[in-house]
Amino acid sequence: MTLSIQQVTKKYLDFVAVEKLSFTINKGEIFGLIGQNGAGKTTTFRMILDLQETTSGTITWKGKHINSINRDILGYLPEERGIFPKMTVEDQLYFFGELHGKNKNELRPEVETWIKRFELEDKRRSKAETLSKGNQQKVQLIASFIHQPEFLILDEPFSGLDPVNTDLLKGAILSLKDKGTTILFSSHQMDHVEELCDHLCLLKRGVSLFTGSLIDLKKQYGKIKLTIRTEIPKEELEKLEGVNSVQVDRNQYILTLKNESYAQSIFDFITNGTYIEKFSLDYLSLDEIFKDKVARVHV
Ligand SMILES: Nc1ncnc2c1ncn2[C@@H]1O[C@H](COP(=O)(O)OP(=O)(O)OP(=O)(O)O)[C@@H](O)[C@H]1O
Repeated sequence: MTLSIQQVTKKYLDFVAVEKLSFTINKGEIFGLIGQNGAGKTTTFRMILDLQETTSGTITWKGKHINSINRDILGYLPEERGIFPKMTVEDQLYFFGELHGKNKNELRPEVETWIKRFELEDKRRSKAETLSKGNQQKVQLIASFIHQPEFLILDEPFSGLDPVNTDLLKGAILSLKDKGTTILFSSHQMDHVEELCDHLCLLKRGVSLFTGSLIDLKKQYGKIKLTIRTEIPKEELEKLEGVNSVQVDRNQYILTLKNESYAQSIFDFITNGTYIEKFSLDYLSLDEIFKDKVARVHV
């Protein structure tokens, strides 16, 4: 394992912002930290980056205490956005790269690649202050990994990006992973986490509700989301054995089952020997699981 967080607690006077948090991240893995506002995500990032002390617990990188490692292996996109307003896009990227010990020649191919990939070619000589908010964020994002860090922490990287730029960022994260970069990011947008993460941690008021792989989290609930298209009225579906709730979603119904085993009898009843247009059984989405866990688990 590359990053290891063991029993980490952070207190601000009597207030516990993070409580006995433990997780590990392997090399080249994308790990998502999810939680509502104030759950403790930024505090966790800041402790990993040694910008804030832990109250107790240990954080290690490849077995060494995090405060003893070379800072140049780290990249960080902080929650507070900010770049140098008077500096051009290009100068900015070289500046941040040099700050992490790289020289211009080493940086040039990276700067060129990322300026192209993030569609900033016509802005390369523009001062940052003249850029739109989304473009400024793209510059800050590139700046966070221009020095090719081994470990990249992105605090809410998707916030404020339009769908096209969101896709560019997803592509960037995946290609950094392919090159072996270990990535930890937070997001309120569950679909992004679902698409990108290998493992994740759900935080509620500083306490982990789940830590592990996305598929293991989904398996805790099983395939209980049944989408069907039928003429049968809602009231009748609600009465079926094993059905917890029925929602109408445009021209189809979404049934939540008590567990996966009821699907066969519901299928037999609804189809009654004939075909129906739609019957699909799925895992709950991460968004649905997150809302359920946060509502049900009291910490
Ligand atoms: N310096 C501080 N002093 C006291 N309390 C703090 C301090 N910094 C953070 N907190 C509290 O710790 C808790 C966790 O904050 P944190 O910023 O880590 O949450 P977050 O999950 O990143 O939230 P968001 O999604 O809103 O960014 C919050 O209740 C916050 O008010």
